[in-house]
This record gives sequence, structure tokens and C-alpha cells, in this order.
Amino acid sequence: MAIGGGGSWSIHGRPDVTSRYEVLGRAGSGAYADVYRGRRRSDGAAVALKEVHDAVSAHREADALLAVAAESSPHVVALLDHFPGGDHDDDVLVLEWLPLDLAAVVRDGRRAGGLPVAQLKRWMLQVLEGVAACHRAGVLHRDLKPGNLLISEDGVLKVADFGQARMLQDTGTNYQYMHPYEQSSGVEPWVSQHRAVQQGTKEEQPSHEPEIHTGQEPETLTAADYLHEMEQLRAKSTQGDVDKMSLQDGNASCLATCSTGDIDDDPFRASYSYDLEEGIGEEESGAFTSCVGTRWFRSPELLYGSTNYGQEIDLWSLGCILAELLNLEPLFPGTSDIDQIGRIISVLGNITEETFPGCSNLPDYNKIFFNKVEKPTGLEACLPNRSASEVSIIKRLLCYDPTKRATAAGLLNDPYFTEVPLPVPIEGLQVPASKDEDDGGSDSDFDEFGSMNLTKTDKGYA
Ligand SMILES: Nc1ncnc2c1ncn2[C@@H]1O[C@H](COP(=O)(O)OP(=O)(O)OP(=O)(O)O)[C@@H](O)[C@H]1O
Repeated sequence: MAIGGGGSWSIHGRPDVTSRYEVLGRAGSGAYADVYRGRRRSDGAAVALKEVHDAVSAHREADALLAVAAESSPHVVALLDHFPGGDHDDDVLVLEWLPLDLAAVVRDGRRAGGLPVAQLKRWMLQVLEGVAACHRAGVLHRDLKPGNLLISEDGVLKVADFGQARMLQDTGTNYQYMHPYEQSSGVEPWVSQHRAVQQGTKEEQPSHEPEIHTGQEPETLTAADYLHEMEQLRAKSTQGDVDKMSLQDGNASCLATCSTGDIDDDPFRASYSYDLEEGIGEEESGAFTSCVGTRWFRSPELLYGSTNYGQEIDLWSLGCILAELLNLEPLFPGTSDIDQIGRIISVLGNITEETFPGCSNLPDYNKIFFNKVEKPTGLEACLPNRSASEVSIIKRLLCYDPTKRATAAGLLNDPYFTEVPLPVPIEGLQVPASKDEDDGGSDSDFDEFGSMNLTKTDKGYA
């Protein structure tokens, strides 16, 4: 779905891009981006050209990738170039080419009747290393799922799609958004992971832009210069962009969860309108929106409308991803946000002040009530035939209390990864031949509500 900007194939009308990159064909599209397969003219390297139809998302993604680049992790996608869109065009991000994803690994594993444990461990380690690098850099991804964990043809897994990412600043009592250059203690020269970030051509830049480079020679910028320029573009592009911003979370947005008709009937309607206002002002206010991520991987606190969260929401998603890798089926495939919470509590038990201190203060907690789950099925039952160490890793991530969740860095040291069978080297991985195109189930927020018994009460819905 193209939102604003130049729309499909407008990349062909971008001489600044096409003079450096040959566009070979469409690779895929997401809620707010079209991605093309391309080739760098200078050396023939395969690249992905991501034409992002929403300037704010493009800047978020570029900012986050720049911040994580400082970690030099092989498990985070590399940003090679950024062509700002200016007034009339979309931003184009040039990324390393990663044609496969973890969803395809799960699909192939299911078809083969299982993944060998030594292979599984290597995929898990790569996921953990990528997420740990993001968190070390103070970047909250907010949309971790198998389809956003891309894989190269030689089996290197990389965290990708940072369109919903945020920089974190832990103030001690809550988390706030911050711009990446505010983290830096000084102006350090920034060197792109592969080559310098380049600027677009003069005619495509707003008049207030700094010096523009029209030639073919790339210019190396310091991180501070680059981010300053991005900041100017961001300030300009966000003016009057309210409609676009409310759509930027695509199918992950609470706004996108329902058709207009659904919103009228939805018990969480108050949170939708609340989140609309908040989403618009997220960067200015320093608060976060709860409308992030893809439902199956969304943490309980997000489902209950939290706007004050940190890396723990990524850790919940991580738990769901690793469980899917172990079981080769999605763990909590909710068909609506309420069904999502229902599925979680049927496995882990009711969410109460005992199991999640502070939960009753979450914005939507008192709007819906679930019957007492007398006998939660437990994660063991969801992960049949998995070892105690494997179940333990998932349990440490899928804690209701966000403060109790294990970190990605901590799990890298889990004895599970040093026990036999040892993880295969990356070269020993069975890499899928192609990406999954149609894998049945969907975590789309456009799905219909699943069947459920919902009763209106004085206090809300039960
Ligand atoms: N570096 C890459 N190399 C190859 N394909 C890529 C790359 N980045 C993205 N893609 C593919 O392009 C498609 C859309 O990409 P992406 O998910 O990043 O867009 P989006 O609009 O941000 O998506 P979403 O709707 O999940 O937020 C996906 O199929 C993805 O696998």
C-alpha cells in the first residue's frame, strides 16, 4: 500500500538513485515501503532499494540503523546509502541484499518435520546477537517478528525493518524518545558500514538544505552532520503530516486494527482515540505509542495500552519468535487484540498485580476483564518434545512482569548454547531456497475478530 510520496515505481524517476544503482525488479512491499532488488553500478554488489512512502518512518529507520552501526554487529542489516526524498519524492534507503527470512526457516523446518537442534541453536544465537546489538545501541526495534529477521544466501541472519524503531533514554522512572545524536558524547566521524552516506541531487533538495552535491562522487559526512541534515528534513516533512503519521504503523497500528465500523463496537475504542492523539505527538512529547509491533508478537503491556516501556517489549517478541522456531508454529496467533490477550492468559494465567505488579495502572487494564483461568496450560504444553533448557529460555522471556524478562545479551551466555549438540557454524546451516510467499496464517490486524464471548459490564467488557 503506497501512502503519499511518489508511489510505485517512482524510483525509476530518481536519477540520483539510478545513476548509482541499477533497479532490477520489485522484491516486496510492506505497509509503507516498496523494496526493489538492485545492483550497485560501481562494483556490481547486490542491494535492496527501499522506497519509503513516509518520511518520518524513513528517518526513524535511518537514525536507528546509524545508531546500531556503531555496534558493528554482523546481525543487523547494513544501511549503505540514504537518498532523502525532499518535497516531491520518497526517501530511498539502500540496504544490503537479504533475500530470505526466518519465516522461511520455520516453513522449511515444518515441512521437513523439524529442525536439527544444532541448526536451531545457530539461528537462535544469531537472533539473540542481533537484538542484543540493537539494545546495546539504545535502539528499541518495536516490530520484531520472523519476517523482519532477514537472512543472506549464505545464512547470516540480520535484524531488519527499523521503520518503527525508537532511540531509548532511560530516565530512571520511565523511557523517553531521544534523537540518536543526543547520545553521542561528541562529534565523532561516522563511517558507514560499507561506504559513505550520499546526498541526493540539487534539484531534488529543499531550498534550505545545506550544500548539495550533484556529482557522482560520494561525500563522507560525520554522523553529527548527517543527523543534522536529517533533522532539518524531518522538521520540514512532519509539518502537516498528521494523516501520514497516523498511518505509519501500517497493519500494526491500532488505528488500522479496525474498520470504521469495528471501532464503534470495539471495547478498546477509547484507547484507539487516545493512541491516535499520542501517536501524532510521540516524538514531540517524548512518550511512546502502544500501537506498535505485529499482534502475535506484542507484549501484554502493549496490548493493555502501555506508553511507557523499554526494551522489554522486544524481549517478549523475542520469546514468541524463539518459541515459534522451536515449535515451528506461532505461539499466540491472536485474531484480534482481545483474542491475543485471551490466548496469552490461557497459557500463562491471569494478569494480576501478583503476576505483573503495576498492571492495574495500564491504560486499558480496567476496560476488559477475563474470567479466572483455573488451570493455565503452561508453556511446557505449548512446546511439546522440547528440552527443559529450551522451555526455560522461553519462560525467562515470556514473563508478565517486564522487569523480570531475561535480556538478549544475558541469554547469549545460556549453557544451552555450549551443551551438545553444539551450534553448527553459519556455513553449516540449511538455508531456505526461497522466501515464504504464502504461509497460511496471518498476524494481520485486518483479520476479523475471532470467536469470543464478550459481555458489557458497568466497568467495561468481560
Ligand atoms: N534488505 C533487504 N533485502 C531483501 N529484501 C528486503 C530487504 N528489506 C526488505 N525486504 C523485503 O521487502 C518487503 C518489505 O520490506 P519491509 O518489511 O522492510 O517494509 P515495511 O513497509 O517496513 O514492512 P512492514 O509492513 O512489515 O512494516 C519484505 O518482503 C522484505 O522481506
